[in-house]
Amino acid sequence: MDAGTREPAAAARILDIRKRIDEIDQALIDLWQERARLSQEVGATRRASGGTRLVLSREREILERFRTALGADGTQFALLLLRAGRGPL
Ligand SMILES: C=C(O[C@@H]1C=C(C(=O)O)C=C[C@H]1O)C(=O)O
Repeated sequence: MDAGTREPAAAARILDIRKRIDEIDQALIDLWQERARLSQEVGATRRASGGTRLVLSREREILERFRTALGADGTQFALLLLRAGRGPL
């Protein structure tokens, strides 16, 4: 695998770090999929009981939580998370 350097100690360290990055990426993928499934279940349950498709006050809370923790990128990330759960508007 290309570590991007010919220096053996640096290459070994980079490959080591990449193992953890790959684990984190897999956890993110799993969590993303779990969240989307749960969000879809909430939406289906609410619609089946005559409720609304979305609850914008709840979405605002989520957007604010991500913005507070991560700044502007957090807002973008939260928008993608919300879209994955309820589809495009
Ligand atoms: C999942 C829900 O339904 C929708 C999806 C949300 C989400 O993905 O977090 C939040 C609010 C709702 O618009 C919910 O109300 O909790």
